[in-house]
Order: sequence, then structure tokens, then C-alpha cells
Amino acid sequence: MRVASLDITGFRNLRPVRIDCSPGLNLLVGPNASGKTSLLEALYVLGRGRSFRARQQRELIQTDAPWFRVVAMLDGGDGRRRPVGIERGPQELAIRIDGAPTRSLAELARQVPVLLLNPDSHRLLEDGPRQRRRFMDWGLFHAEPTFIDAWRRYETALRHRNAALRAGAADRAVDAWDGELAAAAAILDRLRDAFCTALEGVLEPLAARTLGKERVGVDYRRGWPLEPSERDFAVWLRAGRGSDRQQGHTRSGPHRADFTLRVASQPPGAALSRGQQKLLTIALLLAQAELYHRHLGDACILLIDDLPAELDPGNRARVSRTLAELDAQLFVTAIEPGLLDIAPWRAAKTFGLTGGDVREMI
Ligand SMILES: Nc1ncnc2c1ncn2[C@@H]1O[C@H](COP(=O)(O)OP(=O)(O)OP(=O)(O)O)[C@@H](O)[C@H]1O
Repeated sequence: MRVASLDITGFRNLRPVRIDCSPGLNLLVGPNASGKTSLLEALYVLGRGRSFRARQQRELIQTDAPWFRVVAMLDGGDGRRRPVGIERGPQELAIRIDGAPTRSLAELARQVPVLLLNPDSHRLLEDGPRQRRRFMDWGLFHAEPTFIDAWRRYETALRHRNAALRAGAADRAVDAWDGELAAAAAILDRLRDAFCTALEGVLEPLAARTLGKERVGVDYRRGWPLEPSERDFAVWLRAGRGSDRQQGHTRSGPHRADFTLRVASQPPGAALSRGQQKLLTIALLLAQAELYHRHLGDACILLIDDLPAELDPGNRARVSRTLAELDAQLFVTAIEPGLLDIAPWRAAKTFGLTGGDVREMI
């Protein structure tokens, strides 16, 4: 899916704007506070229904404006164009896909597959497992039709089981949720395990290109210490029920799943410099984009904030070449135009931003 054109009204400091986007690279150039990150953020909100930096969604609405609206005309590569839009007032949220209103953020996310790379992305490797679970689940949500149902089933069963544990419910009541939890866990576990295997396959060559390291591995952690069969997880749940009751929640399961990376048999923190860890994070994001492309035969939308600032000139050139080879649509911010070489791209447009005003540069 690619964004053919984008309309933004009432969002952060951006003046009302309509741009025709390149199917390849869209370079957003401007000084500090000109609105570059806001433009990426508008696209991110369109794809995820929330911002990557605002604590309150209402921060996104322009000062003195009643609401914001972001509308994209999407091009699926089959010649069909489809409008998708999100509008948010202080309280209410409205989504339209192909002219029809919907309340489903999942449906919106399916239409607008956005991935973000910004100066905080290295936290994917450094922070706790939640971000890495989201990373796995983003890939599975798009690639595996059975994923979302299993995920919802699991979350519902987990909520009910935890409530039953806290309420001191009889074993019979908890048994019912254990069965449901174990059945959904088996599906999630199988999908995430397969995802990590596929991720390793695409990450290795990408890490070799961006980082010059070849022995990069992905180790899946399922969230409980037994073999991956439904029965085993049910047994594990049963055995841990007493302690779960004491704690008031289910201590193990796919809600604790994670993955770790390995570079030449070591954790990235031990094997790599900080700059190299950033390159590994970039390779990881690109691997996600590549997997999306392999599964769906279509491009996803990569939002890259402040990439040049992160890398020395040699690494910048290597990353630029790798990005240009990827079949994805890119929106990349930079303070100066020369920091990213646009020559490797077959299709590229540069947009200049000043004080929230966006203009295509010819
Ligand atoms: N709701 C809002 N209404 C109006 N202006 C806002 C709102 N929220 C943020 N701003 C302003 O928008 C400006 C643009 O910020 P943005 O982060 O998009 O700039 P940028 O070009 O990415 O800057 P930098 O290069 O420094 O990262 C900031 O000056 C900020 O104060």
C-alpha cells in the first residue's frame, strides 16, 4: 500500500496541506520546529490511531482549531485508489475507509501499514519486552489472518482468569478460562515462533549490509518455560494456579513473550557499540518491512525521523542504499537536503517545510 496523496488539516503546527506523494522516497526538509516530525506523526496517527509522542491525543489538535483531519488516497498497486481518513475532536474519533464510517482501528491499521524509525527506536532492543511483543504482533497482524482472533481470544480469557483469581473464584470457574487461554496460547505461540524464524532469515543479510555483521540471530521466548504444546501450557497453568491466586494475576503465558537478538553468540549490548546497536535496530525495522512485502506482495510505509543525525557519512550511505533497494514507501525527515543522497531512488520527491508550511521542491 502506498500513499498517493495526503491531506492534513488542523494538525499540530501544519498549515492545511495537500501533497502528491512519491511512491518511493519522500524527503521532508526544513529547520527545527518547521513541522517535519508532525507530518510523519500525522501519517502514523492515520495508520495506528495514536501518536508516537503525544501523551494526550488532544495535543495533536492545532491550538485554536476544533479538530484535526488526516486523509490519504491509498494506492494498492492494482490501479485501485481508496480514500482513508481519521478525524479527531477533543472527545470523539471518526474513521472512514473507502467512504464508509467504521469504528475499527484494526481495519484502519490494515489499510495503512506504517512503521516508524526515530531516535527512540533503539529502545526496542533496550527496554522491556512489551515493545518487542508489539513488534512481533505488528508483523503477524498483517501477515497472518488467524492472528488477530487468537490475540483477542487470549486477551479476553486472560482478563477473565485474572478477575476470577482476584475474586477467589472456585477452581471450576478458573478451569474454564484455563482451557480457553491454553487454546489461544497455542496459536499465538506457534505464530510468534514462526515469525521469529522468518525474521532471522531476513535480518541476517540486512544486518550484514547495514552493519557488516553476519552472525545475527533471533531467539524467541514464549513466556513460559515448557515445550510449545497446548496441553503443556494448560498443565503449567494448573500447576501455577496457587501462586497465581496469591499474586492476583497469571504470571506466565504469551502475554510475557519476548525475543532477543544475538550477534556472534553474544547479546547486542556486549557485541556492539551504541552506534552499531542503532544500525542493528535499523536492520530490524527494515527486516519487518521486508517480511511485510514477502507476505503481502505489497509495500509498507516507513516513517524515518532524523536518520542522518544518527549515522556517520559511511554508514549513512550504506543505509541509504539498503533503503533504496527495499520495496517500501519512505517518508524521511532531514534538516538539510544534502544529508540523504536521493540518487539511488527511482522515484523521489523533496518537500520543503517552513513554519508549518509544506511545499514540494522542484
Ligand atoms: N497543537 C499544536 N498546535 C500548534 N503548534 C503546535 C502544536 N503542537 C506542537 N506545535 C508546534 O509545532 C512545531 C513543530 O514541531 P515538529 O516537532 O513537527 O518540528 P520538526 O520540524 O520535526 O523539528 P525538529 O527538527 O526540531 O525535530 C513546534 O514548534 C511545536 O511547538
